[in-house]
Amino acid sequence: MIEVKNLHKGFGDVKVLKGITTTFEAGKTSLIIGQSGSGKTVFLKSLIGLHEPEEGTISFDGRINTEFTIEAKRQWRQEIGMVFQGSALFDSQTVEENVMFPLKMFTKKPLDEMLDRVNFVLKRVNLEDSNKKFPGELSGGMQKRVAIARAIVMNPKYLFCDEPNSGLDPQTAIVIDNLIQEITDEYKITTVINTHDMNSVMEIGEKILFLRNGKKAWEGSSEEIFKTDNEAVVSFVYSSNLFKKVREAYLNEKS
Ligand SMILES: Nc1ncnc2c1ncn2[C@@H]1O[C@H](COP(=O)(O)OP(=O)(O)OP(=O)(O)O)[C@@H](O)[C@H]1O
Repeated sequence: MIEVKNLHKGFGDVKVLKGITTTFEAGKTSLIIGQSGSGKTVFLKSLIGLHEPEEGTISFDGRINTEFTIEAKRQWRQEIGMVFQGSALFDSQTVEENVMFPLKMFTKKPLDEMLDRVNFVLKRVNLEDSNKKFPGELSGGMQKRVAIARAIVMNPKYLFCDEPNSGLDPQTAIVIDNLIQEITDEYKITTVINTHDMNSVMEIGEKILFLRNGKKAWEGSSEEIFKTDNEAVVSFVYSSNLFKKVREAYLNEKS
């Protein structure tokens, strides 16, 4: 579980995060949503330790990240998996080499053990026949699956995804969303995703945190987001006619 308490972060005179308090549970897929500039990226970067809080704390299963010793920080880094926007694979390395990279970097396992683990995670993301391919030979959705395999190869406790659906068609985006949710549930990972994709909100939002001007404006589940009267959420999430209709249909069905 990740617990965020009264998180403040700014740059010079610009205050970006203004006292965010929330929790992300293990085995659940949590989504951060909000308009451009609302602070989602700064928030995610704060969670992974790229920004130090000006005020407040972030704790990982009871361990506050700014109080880590060098050794504890090294350990914690190994517990984190990241799926970056655009996949961020190494183009000149094969799929197998890309996925093996964290194992080579952080462990001293023998090559055959590393290979077993790489094959296991590639199978988990349904990519068992692509070891020797290069990223350029794969579709966007397959590249995302490689990125997910690489993110989970170290068996992380925490998984952070920045816009995992960017550049994907809606059907492939749903496949990727479902894969992330299944893996999160299966391995009891605490997963936090930055997204603009309202389909993801409806499909996999076990917890949704809505940021507005650097503050938590609302939080709840995808079920609750249909019912909320919070004006800011309604005008943001239901700005498209399609989602407005989905919401109306949901509310009619429930009444
Ligand atoms: N390193 C930085 N230095 C100064 N200002 C920054 C820095 N990083 C972010 N900001 C500012 O913080 C605010 C929030 O930015 P952030 O990137 O977190 O928004 P976002 O919600 O992720 O937007 P988007 O959805 O467009 O990615 C913006 O006004 C941005 O200019």
